[in-house]
Amino acid sequence: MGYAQLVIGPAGSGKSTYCSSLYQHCETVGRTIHMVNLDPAAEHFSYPVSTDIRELISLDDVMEELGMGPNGGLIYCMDCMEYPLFLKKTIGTLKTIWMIGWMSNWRVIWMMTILCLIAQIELFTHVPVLRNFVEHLKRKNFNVCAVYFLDSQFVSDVTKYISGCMASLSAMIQLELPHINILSKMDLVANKKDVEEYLNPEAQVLLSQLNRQMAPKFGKLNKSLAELVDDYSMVNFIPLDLRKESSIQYVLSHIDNCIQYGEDADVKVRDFDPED
Ligand SMILES: Nc1nc2c(ncn2[C@@H]2O[C@H](COP(=O)(O)OP(=O)(O)OP(=O)(O)O)[C@@H](O)[C@H]2O)c(=O)[nH]1
Ligand SMILES: [Mg+2]
Repeated sequence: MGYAQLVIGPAGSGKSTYCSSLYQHCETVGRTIHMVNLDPAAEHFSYPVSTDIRELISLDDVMEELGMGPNGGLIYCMDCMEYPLFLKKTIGTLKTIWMIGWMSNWRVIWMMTILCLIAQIELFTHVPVLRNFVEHLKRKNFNVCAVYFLDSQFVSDVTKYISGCMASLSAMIQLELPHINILSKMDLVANKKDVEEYLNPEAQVLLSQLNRQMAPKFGKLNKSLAELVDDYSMVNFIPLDLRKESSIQYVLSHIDNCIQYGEDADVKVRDFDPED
């Protein structure tokens, strides 16, 4: 069994920074974690990357050789994720790392992988490539969850918050994965109270705020949107303040819970206990 989190979210929402902080956190607490880069446009990493889509294709090459622009180019690159070669290599690398970890320390039998950094919204909302990739991982016995990032600066304004929620919802529906929403960059929020009401929003509060900000002709639409957010009660956010180890640990414990990380621990430790 393998475990993976798929880090997605709008551009600049803090995905790379989160990956780097999480990697450091796991190093500190002695937990095995591997990073897989799925971003063909990525430039540099502050952590070691186990598998990198850029070894197969990079955005620069596509733009240069096929004359594509950055957006179409990115979609073209992502199609490569469906190439059997990349799937085989990623899964193969993950399984190999897992086996090595398993053999070198029979008590360390789980691993966590971070599949990171898809920014462009089309890639996780209406292009099936990511979904197909995830389906493949699942077939190979990976428990996967989506970790969706939204910049806390968004929630200063209810209209931006709603658009962030809609993007998260469409990823949730498209990927059909256990889903965790993170409100990033909490260190930049001066007044935490302003944000708190958005962590677990009430439909009525959202509706009255939307109606206050928008012209009356949007009343019906606002009502439907607020109800939609309410109906999908999964749309709630966990705040993340990267300055605090406890905050990273809190987010990680939610993710662990979501993918049942380590729940098979007892059985396996007993299975391989030398005294048996
Ligand atoms: N203050 C603060 N800044 C942050 C935090 N996380 C990210 N940033 C900053 O926000 C900017 C974008 O962060 P990234 O981690 O590159 O965001 P990203 O989602 O990976 O961006 P793309 O890969 O371009 O989609 C950078 O300037 C970061 O330094 C945070 O927790 N606090
Ligand atoms: Mg990034």
